[in-house]
Amino acid sequence: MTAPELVLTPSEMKQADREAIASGIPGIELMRRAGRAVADAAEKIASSGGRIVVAAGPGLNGGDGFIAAALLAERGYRVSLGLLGSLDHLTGDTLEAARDWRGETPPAEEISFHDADLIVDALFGTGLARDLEGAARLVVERMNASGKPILAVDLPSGIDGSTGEVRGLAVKATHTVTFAARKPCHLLMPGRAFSGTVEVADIGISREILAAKGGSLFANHPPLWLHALPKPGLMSHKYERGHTLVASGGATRTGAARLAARAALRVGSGLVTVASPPEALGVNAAHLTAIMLRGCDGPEGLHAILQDTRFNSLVLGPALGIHSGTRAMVAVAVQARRSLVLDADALTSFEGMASEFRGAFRGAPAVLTPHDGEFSRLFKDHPDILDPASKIEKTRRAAAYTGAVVLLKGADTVIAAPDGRTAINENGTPYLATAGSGDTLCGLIAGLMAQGVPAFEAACAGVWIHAEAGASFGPGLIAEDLAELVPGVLRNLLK
Ligand SMILES: NC(=O)C1=CN([C@@H]2O[C@H](COP(=O)(O)OP(=O)(O)OC[C@H]3O[C@@H](n4cnc5c(N)ncnc54)[C@H](OP(=O)(O)O)[C@@H]3O)[C@@H](O)[C@H]2O)[C@@H](O)CC1
Ligand SMILES: Nc1ncnc2c1ncn2[C@@H]1O[C@H](COP(=O)(O)OP(=O)(O)O)[C@@H](O)[C@H]1O
Ligand SMILES: [K+]
Repeated sequence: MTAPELVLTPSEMKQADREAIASGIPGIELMRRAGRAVADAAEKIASSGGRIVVAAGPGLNGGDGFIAAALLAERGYRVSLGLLGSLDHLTGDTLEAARDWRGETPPAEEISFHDADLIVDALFGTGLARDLEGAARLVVERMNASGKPILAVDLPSGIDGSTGEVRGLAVKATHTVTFAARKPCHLLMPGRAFSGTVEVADIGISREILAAKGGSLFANHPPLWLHALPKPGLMSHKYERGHTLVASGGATRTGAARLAARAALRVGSGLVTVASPPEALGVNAAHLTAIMLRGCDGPEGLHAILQDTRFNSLVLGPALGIHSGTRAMVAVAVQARRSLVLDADALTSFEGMASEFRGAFRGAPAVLTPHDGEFSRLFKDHPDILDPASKIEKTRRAAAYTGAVVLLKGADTVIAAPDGRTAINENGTPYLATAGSGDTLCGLIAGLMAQGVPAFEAACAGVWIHAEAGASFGPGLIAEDLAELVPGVLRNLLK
């Protein structure tokens, strides 16, 4: 079985580099391997004998650029290289790499990109320390204006390796070659969009070293959670596949619950029931078939329903209303110790009250699924959670604080467990930004938890399945389509 893909932060990568060096691979050898991987990638883009312009920076990223430039010249390309800063200031492995290069080293701000078949961006990698200014900014502006293919070394210069944010200005690469493992910026927006096609080159740093220095951050793909997905056995009966309960809003706000309920059923929850306020029973009944319906009058009603212990997974929030009644329903659910997905109004009803969640979920697994707005409202009195520039850090802190799995939605959804395990999702499509799409996601996660999938794996699998379903449909997608696309996604996953 394929291992989950490890993603390393720049500081973890630096430690892994050091460990590899300590274990016997000299730094210059790592750099030569990195440079060779860049040259190999360049060869796939630029036709033989073409013109390649390398912009090299003052650090190790620039060193990779020198190695690649020398190799490409040997291989018959017409290569020129511009250096940011002075040759006299190069040190260590970068200085040694620069000795391989036999050509001129004019200032990077003076080289021309207009007749290049390919530009190699080796200005800055994981060592970017501040916003681009002056000469660096000028070079990046001219690269981007050239309209030529750009191959970024490790990551596009100007992108922050850990957050994916643009530091003032960044190279808009068409291709990136990174080393040993992807970094957060290759998956997080906007860095992902600036990276183009990303290739990971093996430079001989073992998975053991990568896992020892990283090991808690992953790309969200099936190898991370496929082992946890249930397959019904020949003798299974529906109660073994769990019973999901979804709370409905009032008479004019019932659709969200039904979307979640349908998704829970499609993802394999053996039974699904919508818990409806009395005044909305008629409208819910008119739209439900395989899904069951129960009257539920507020927190007391929910308490009564949950006396039946077969309801093992709950969705609370979509269209429930922002008020104390919703808070009371959450309290009932928490006390009942069932697997819980809290979304939308169940989060906003706790605006500025995140402390109410602290330690609340010890009795049963919980997943919170905020989008950015809901996240900011819930944690508005917690600058330590809201302020980090990194979406990974924010989500991790929220999970550690609440003790729940936190899933911060968006084009680059991040899922974090209280124990630190974190995944970044990347198979989505902007067509998922449609009304009711988040409700469907809640249902998928609750439906998986109903079948015994642990919270982190259920959240990761739910996000991936949701995104895969959306991407398989494309233009014209509406939330009602999503649950119907789930069987096709599952069929491919479980075959
Ligand atoms: N370690 C290894 O074994 C391996 C590492 N590898 C490679 O190393 C790369 C990381 O190298 P790195 O740590 O030297 O950082 P890097 O990205 O070159 O930048 C630092 C330089 O840029 C400068 N600088 C920063 N920001 C700036 C700004 N805004 N504007 C202007 N200047 C700025 C900064 O100057 P300072 O801040 O000191 O003034 C410093 O001189 C990594 O991405 C990968 O490609 C591979 O070879 C595989 C083996
Ligand atoms: N540009 C995008 N690319 C990929 N997925 C997206 C994008 N925009 C939104 N999504 C996904 O669509 C869903 C929207 O959920 P949410 O904001 O709760 O919407 P709603 O409240 O309308 O259901 C989330 O799963 C989110 O990650
Ligand atoms: K770069």
